[in-house]
Amino acid sequence: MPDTDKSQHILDALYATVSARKGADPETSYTAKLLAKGTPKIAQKVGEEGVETVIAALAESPQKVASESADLLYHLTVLWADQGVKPEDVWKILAERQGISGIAEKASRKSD
Ligand SMILES: N=c1c2ncn([C@@H]3O[C@H](COP(=O)(O)OP(=O)(O)OP(=O)(O)O)[C@@H](O)[C@H]3O)c2ncn1[C@@H]1O[C@H](COP(=O)(O)O)[C@@H](O)[C@H]1O
Repeated sequence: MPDTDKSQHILDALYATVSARKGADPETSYTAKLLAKGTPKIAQKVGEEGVETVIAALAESPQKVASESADLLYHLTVLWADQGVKPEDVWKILAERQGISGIAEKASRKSD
């Protein structure tokens, strides 16, 4: 399996877990707590993690960039769950931009 498929699988699995936290107990789940705070807070976290990723690139290390990127991607999946955006919606756009029609069609079928 190509690495891109593996990465997609990890984000798909993370999104499924994050989505399942909607309405869960905020006392036992950071994700449930963040989702309960609503869009402004979730969007703010995405912005903060993006800035932290930039700072890591400009002033820290590749390892820190990787760690901050993981935080950013996690918070992005929380924003997708909040907004009703499915990962397939994003994969489809990326695949179309790359001219990968097979992947775009597969993503389109999954999101129907
Ligand atoms: N991948 C992540 C993940 N990445 C980062 N974080 C959390 O994101 C938070 C970011 O830290 P910050 O210091 O920026 O934020 P904070 O000060 O704790 O909180 P704020 O007041 O700023 O909101 C930390 O609490 C991290 O633990 C994550 N929390 C959960 N997950 C995954 O989400 C899924 C659901 O987990 P629960 O949240 O435990 O339900 C599981 O698969 C987890 O592995």
